[in-house]
Amino acid sequence: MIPDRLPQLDSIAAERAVRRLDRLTKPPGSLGRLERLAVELAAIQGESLPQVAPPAMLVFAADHGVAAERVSAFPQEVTAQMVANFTAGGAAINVFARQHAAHLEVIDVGVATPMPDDVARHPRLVNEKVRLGTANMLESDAMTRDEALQAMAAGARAAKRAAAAGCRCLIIGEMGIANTTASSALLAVLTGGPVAGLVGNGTGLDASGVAHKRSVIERALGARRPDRNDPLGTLAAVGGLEIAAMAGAFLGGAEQRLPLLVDGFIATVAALVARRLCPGLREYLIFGHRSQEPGHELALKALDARPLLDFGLRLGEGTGAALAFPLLDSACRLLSEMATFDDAGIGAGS
Ligand SMILES: Cc1cc2ncn([C@H]3O[C@H](COP(=O)(O)O)[C@@H](O)[C@H]3O)c2cc1C
Ligand SMILES: O=C(O)c1cccnc1
Repeated sequence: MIPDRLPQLDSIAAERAVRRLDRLTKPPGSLGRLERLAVELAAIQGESLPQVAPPAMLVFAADHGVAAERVSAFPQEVTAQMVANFTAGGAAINVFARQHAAHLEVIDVGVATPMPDDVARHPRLVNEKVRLGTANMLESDAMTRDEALQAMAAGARAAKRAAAAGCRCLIIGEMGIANTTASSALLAVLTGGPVAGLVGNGTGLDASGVAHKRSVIERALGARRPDRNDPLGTLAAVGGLEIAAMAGAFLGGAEQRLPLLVDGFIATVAALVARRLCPGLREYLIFGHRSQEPGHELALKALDARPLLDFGLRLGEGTGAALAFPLLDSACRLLSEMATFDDAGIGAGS
């Protein structure tokens, strides 16, 4: 299921986009980073006039056994309660999905708490449960390699459904209480960075809570000893089902030539795992925002990424990526809607 290679970027479409941008009624290069974004989107989609609307918003949900160690300010049950909120349309990501007429799907790859029937059968919720939450990484591997692959496959299926529904880019988000702990553990292993520098307060732990979370991660890494050169084994040992599914959605989306808008800390760590599994992924990734979670800086550095927005968000769900979506849409609209010097009868500069 992990692709050997991804489609090459389309350099001809990119070149055409560059030429068109230079003929539009503005001084060449005057729209700065927006112009580079337009060219990137053309290369990814293989279209000189790329289009990112409508977007798909894919929210992967799962629970974490390590939540039992009280590493989050909120209890595990909140994952299922938020899934209900996503189906009812009341979460922050729902607001942005409506704003951008997005195709929103919530994919349950491992929520542990049972959900009421009306939630479980809701058309917006896709049941891809691999298991009822991961195991506590202090006691055993969070999941098996096979379970990590199953979750990745569920993510790839969601990306393919979005492409088949006519969506032109993916916004990939998550919900899973304690998933900043799993993401921090993954990041520490994959980058070799010290746990102390990358652990944050997640949903709002106080200083002693953060110190405890750090100690839980350090003990888990000591017990599991994941091999940083084995991204799948690391994902299975200390990762999460929704993180694996996001990694699969990134790879599946790239196979469909969809631009991939990466959200905050957790999504970036999932993208890092996916990139380690398939290096060609990097060129499909567009980073929406810089999260307040301190480990995000290191994750972005490992991917050589500069996010579009810096808004002080620390929510997840895909919200930071959704906020950046209008920038991608503007970049596409420039190419397709702006007049050229010839169209407008304006003389180009020398
Ligand atoms: C009501 C609520 C809504 C959320 N939406 C996203 N998260 C975010 O917080 C969680 C990660 O933080 P930690 O590791 O500290 O548990 C994830 O579920 C993430 O998506 C939420 C958290 C809460 C409480
Ligand atoms: O940036 C994120 O993804 C994030 C940060 C804190 C809590 N949940 C998610």
